[in-house]
Amino acid sequence: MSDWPDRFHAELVRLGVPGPRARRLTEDTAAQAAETTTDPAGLFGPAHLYARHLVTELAAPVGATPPRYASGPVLLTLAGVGKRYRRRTVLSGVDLTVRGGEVAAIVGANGCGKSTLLRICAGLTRPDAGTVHRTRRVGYVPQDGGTAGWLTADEHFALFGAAAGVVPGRARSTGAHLAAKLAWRPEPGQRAQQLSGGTRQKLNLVLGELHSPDLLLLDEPYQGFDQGTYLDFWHQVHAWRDAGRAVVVVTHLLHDLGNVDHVLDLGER
Ligand SMILES: Nc1ncnc2c1ncn2[C@@H]1O[C@H](COP(=O)(O)OP(=O)(O)OP(=O)(O)O)[C@@H](O)[C@H]1O
Repeated sequence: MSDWPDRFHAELVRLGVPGPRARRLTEDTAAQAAETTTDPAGLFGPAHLYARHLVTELAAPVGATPPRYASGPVLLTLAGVGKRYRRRTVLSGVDLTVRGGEVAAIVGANGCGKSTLLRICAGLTRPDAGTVHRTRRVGYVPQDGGTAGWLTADEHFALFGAAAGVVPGRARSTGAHLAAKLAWRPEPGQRAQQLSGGTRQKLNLVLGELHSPDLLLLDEPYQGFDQGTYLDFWHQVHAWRDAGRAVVVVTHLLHDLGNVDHVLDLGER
């Protein structure tokens, strides 16, 4: 597509990347595509999504006014959501609206239904009452992970990338970029089952974000993280938010709440 570079450049500028930097990124991207003799759309996907990805992942300088979306489009709406398991009511009358550029936290006692609600947000569990509207591009990071022990990080990137229509080379390089943001450099040949718990959790996070979703749903995503990685994680969440994405995070850490825009407290069990 011949106007791909123009749309890519325009989106970079719209996201606040200064002109010279945006031009250089556009030229670099065109050169990368030329090297593989693939057109940019085939290699990188839609221009606006790749621009957003670059702004987030490369932390491109954003000029005087940061691209903070005070109130982006609504990406998730829950209205009157309820869920029962057998006779037990776990959730009732839950409302939540999250826009692009916002982070919401779901908090509450153990067993009050936080993970159930996040699965409902992801479309993996059907509610018994109420309505759910979500954007199409969703990334979900489950609490107990979704990795296969016998596969390497690279194989995970290629596999999850393929499921989202991302070519293997691009999925691997995006995976490596995202891993680096969490101070992790996957070792070639090392299987997921050989990773520490915290590093496996990094792999989970990277997989949830690999296809540049608009809405990220994270279920206590930092378990096993050391302090530095925990800070890297919140830095990353804020980068997603500043790129106009929406994030919903289940947490039990009250000091996390200073990092978020909305708190949905599901209370006691
Ligand atoms: N598939 C299921 N079938 C039956 N009961 C379930 C199912 N999934 C969850 N539950 C029950 O629903 C309740 C809420 O579970 P959920 O995992 O959503 O809570 P939570 O708030 O995320 O808990 P925690 O803080 O311990 O992670 C619990 O009592 C759990 O046992």
